Amino acid sequence: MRIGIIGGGAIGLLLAAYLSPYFEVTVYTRRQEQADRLNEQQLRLCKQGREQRIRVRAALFGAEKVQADVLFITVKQYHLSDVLSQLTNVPSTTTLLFLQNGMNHLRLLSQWKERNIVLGVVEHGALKHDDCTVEHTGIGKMTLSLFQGTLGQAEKLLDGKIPYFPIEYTDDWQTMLTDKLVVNAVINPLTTILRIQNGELIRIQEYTEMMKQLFAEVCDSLALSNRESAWHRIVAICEKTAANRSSMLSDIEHRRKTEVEAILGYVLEEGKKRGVATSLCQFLFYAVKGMEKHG
Ligand SMILES: NC(=O)C1=CN([C@@H]2O[C@H](COP(=O)(O)OP(=O)(O)OC[C@H]3O[C@@H](n4cnc5c(N)ncnc54)[C@H](OP(=O)(O)O)[C@@H]3O)[C@@H](O)[C@H]2O)C=CC1
Ligand SMILES: CC(C)(CO)C(=O)C(=O)O
Repeated sequence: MRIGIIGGGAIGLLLAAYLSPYFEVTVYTRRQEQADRLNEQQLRLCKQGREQRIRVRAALFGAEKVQADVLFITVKQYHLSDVLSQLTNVPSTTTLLFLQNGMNHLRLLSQWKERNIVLGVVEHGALKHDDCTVEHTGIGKMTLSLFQGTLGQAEKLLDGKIPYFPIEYTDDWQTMLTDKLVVNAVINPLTTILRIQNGELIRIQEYTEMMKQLFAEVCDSLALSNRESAWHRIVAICEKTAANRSSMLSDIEHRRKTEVEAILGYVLEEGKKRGVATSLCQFLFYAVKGMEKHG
């Protein structure tokens, strides 16, 4: 099976590292320089203090026709519209697979009615060190769910043969994305404004209280039904990723734009639709947007 991966970031490189031994993988990068380095120097995967070199093919996105049975799109939410505008020539048999955090991509995808679209949630920790090096900082899983059309050849990803990289399937993409959204809406902005690792949210009681208040508001905005299990999931993730910096904090620390619009921005809109007061989410939204500008 031919796999294309658009975006040579943390998640794109992690996927390339684990899928390349089993499938024919091409990474489509935004910069020619990254494609050249990947082709010349190979991809380095760091895991538990060991380093492995993996041969992958890379090409500048847009410079050649994308020939893939399954095409992963691993760019950040705010780069999606650019990428989607360049996907019109991709064959209709190609399954498009989106792995973004947050919810804003769903609106963009509604314009792609005729395509086979799969959504995914990644629960691995991945850190990109340079254009050719990715560290697998936390072994989790990737869950896929059919959004529209058929799975096509993406079915072949589900046979569980890749060590350290389990891939599961669920029929319910709405619950899958909402569960992840709640986690990101609570952990990411708090760790960002407090500039702390995820584990501090459950180690320091006052931070846990802040988390509980924000969690309650997020649940009301999204009209979440199973709150107890959602809370346990957040606590479990704080424990499991205790030493990690959330992606939002890491974006701020590296002076990058965050995905706060697709995460808290979405929660704010849902709250507005339901007439729910969202003062905490609004406060945090402004704080993170301000930090983006402050640099
Ligand atoms: N990192 C993690 O542990 C997790 C991330 N996610 C989600 O996965 C998504 C990707 O995250 P992550 O990999 O961390 O993000 P990164 O910022 O590390 O990577 C995004 C990549 O997309 C590339 N890109 C942007 N525009 C284009 C374009 N037009 N054509 C080709 N490539 C492009 C960027 O290129 P360039 O380098 O040139 O800027 C960059 O390499 C996000 O939505 C995130 O929320 C989900 C779970 C965990
Ligand atoms: C699960 C969590 C909070 C792990 O850091 C994450 O997805 C992120 O940082 O974006």
